[in-house]
Amino acid sequence: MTVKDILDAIQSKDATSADFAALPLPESYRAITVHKDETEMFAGLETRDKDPRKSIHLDEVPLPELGPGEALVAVMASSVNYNSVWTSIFEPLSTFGFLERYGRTNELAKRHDLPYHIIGSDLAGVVLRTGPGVNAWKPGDEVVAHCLSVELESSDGHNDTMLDPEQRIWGFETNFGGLAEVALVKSNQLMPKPDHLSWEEAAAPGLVNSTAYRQLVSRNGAGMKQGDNVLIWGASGGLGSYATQFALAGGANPICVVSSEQKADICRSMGAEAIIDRSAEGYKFWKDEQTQDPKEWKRFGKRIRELTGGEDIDIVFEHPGRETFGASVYVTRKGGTITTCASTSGYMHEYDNRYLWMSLKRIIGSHFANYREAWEANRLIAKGKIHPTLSKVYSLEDTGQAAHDVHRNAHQGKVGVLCLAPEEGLGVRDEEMRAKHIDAINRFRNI
Ligand SMILES: C/C=C/C(=O)SCCNC(=O)CCNC(=O)[C@H](O)C(C)(C)COP(=O)(O)OP(=O)(O)OC[C@H]1O[C@@H](n2cnc3c(N)ncnc32)[C@H](O)[C@@H]1OP(=O)(O)O
Ligand SMILES: NC(=O)C1=CN([C@@H]2O[C@H](COP(=O)(O)OP(=O)(O)OC[C@H]3O[C@@H](n4cnc5c(N)ncnc54)[C@H](OP(=O)(O)O)[C@@H]3O)[C@@H](O)[C@H]2O)C=CC1
Repeated sequence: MTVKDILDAIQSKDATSADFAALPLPESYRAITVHKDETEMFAGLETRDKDPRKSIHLDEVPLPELGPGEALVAVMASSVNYNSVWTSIFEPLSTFGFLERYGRTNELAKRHDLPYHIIGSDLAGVVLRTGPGVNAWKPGDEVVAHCLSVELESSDGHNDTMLDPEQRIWGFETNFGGLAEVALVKSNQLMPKPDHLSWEEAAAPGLVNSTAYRQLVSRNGAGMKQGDNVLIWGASGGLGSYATQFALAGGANPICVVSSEQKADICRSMGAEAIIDRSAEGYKFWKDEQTQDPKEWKRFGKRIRELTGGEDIDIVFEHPGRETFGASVYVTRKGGTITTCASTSGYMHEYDNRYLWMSLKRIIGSHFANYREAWEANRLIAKGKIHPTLSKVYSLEDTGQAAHDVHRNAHQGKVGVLCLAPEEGLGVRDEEMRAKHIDAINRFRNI
């Protein structure tokens, strides 16, 4: 039995759940990996010069054992997330430490502690097998998977699954991720695949859409409301392209920051009107490595006021980190919120705390999304309220190049990867609904 037989069953369209259950599992499959004996390969290089094409490999790997509460999924498509870029450049730390730590927790978790890490935190595909105790899903189900892996053995996570002490991001802090022909997930990561999307379109939103939903919309994040002025950094990027859609769909006013006219056009085509091209306007928030320039914060704030008719920002959607954080705190209105989920440009932030406490602003840390938030975010995709922002699609062989594009900020929206799917455009089950939204679905394609 090979993965080719699995693909044939998926493409036959009339294969039943019993047919999938009867398919023998392959002994091995192709997967994107990084190698433990290469974690020092970029030592001494600047972050920018660490090249994912050198550290990312396509290997034949053995199928992992299936445990209770888990599912093996045939992956038709996946997408590149920035966490895979971090893994591939071994920053801010090597992810093998996460696998070792997980491996020490229990007998079954030892499977994850291997000399290779199969990465990737998104997938769209078909369930092949479920482990003991799984009743909600069966072989043949067409699914997407969110990337929250929790054990839920402690009461700490019972109100909000992100607060579980054993909370991990699948394919980053666990092994057997989605950039592969087969993936191993906990069955409660599974969600229905939106019928009107192809495999690669369905695989694109997952991680970033759920993260943007918690960070901006959920009461666990900023709790955005109608009329809010929302400053969105990287508004046409992975996270930002969903934050912009949530702001528009929720009656808020996105102020989109981008770095080129082309990206400004994409934001306009999504319906945004207030756009700041940070390259054209040349903001320089740091005079040198140690010193920020408050005059530049003020110039940025004035520009925002021009675009909003004199209003300041209710919510900042932060992720660039060190480079922008001082400005983000400054331009937030009295009582406003800065919500942050990352530090792409550096994690040691500096800001003038007088502007935070005197104006009663709040900084909220946000990370991925709990089960419910991930489900709600996927439901909005399935209902055609929020759309994938897929631009370019790569083959599994070219994942290194795809990650390199994202690392160099040479991409738009989301970058997809075909895993088992032999070509783009397959897997659509609801053509009528697709036709209604086709322009929005294709908005980011091939730009
Ligand atoms: C969905 C997508 C998401 C993204 O893309 S996010 C962006 C990409 N991801 C990242 O950049 C990952 C970032 N993660 C990290 O850099 C690290 O992951 C952390 C800095 C968050 C944590 O570092 P660590 O060293 O793993 O954990 P410690 O908590 O510092 O544990 C080390 C030891 O310190 C002890 N400790 C923790 N808190 C305290 C405390 N408050 N007082 C005293 N000790 C403490 C612990 O217990 C442990 O100890 P013991 O080594 O003995 O087990
Ligand atoms: N904690 C969590 O749950 C999550 C965290 N993340 C993290 O968030 C970060 C962004 O992820 P994602 O949106 O997918 O990445 P992308 O690269 O797709 O988009 C980020 C955008 O931010 C803008 N940007 C980058 N650097 C700077 C800077 N120095 N100053 C201002 N703007 C900048 C760029 O847009 P432009 O050039 O147009 O301004 C870029 O396109 C990553 O670090 C990632 O690891 C992502 C998802 C979940």
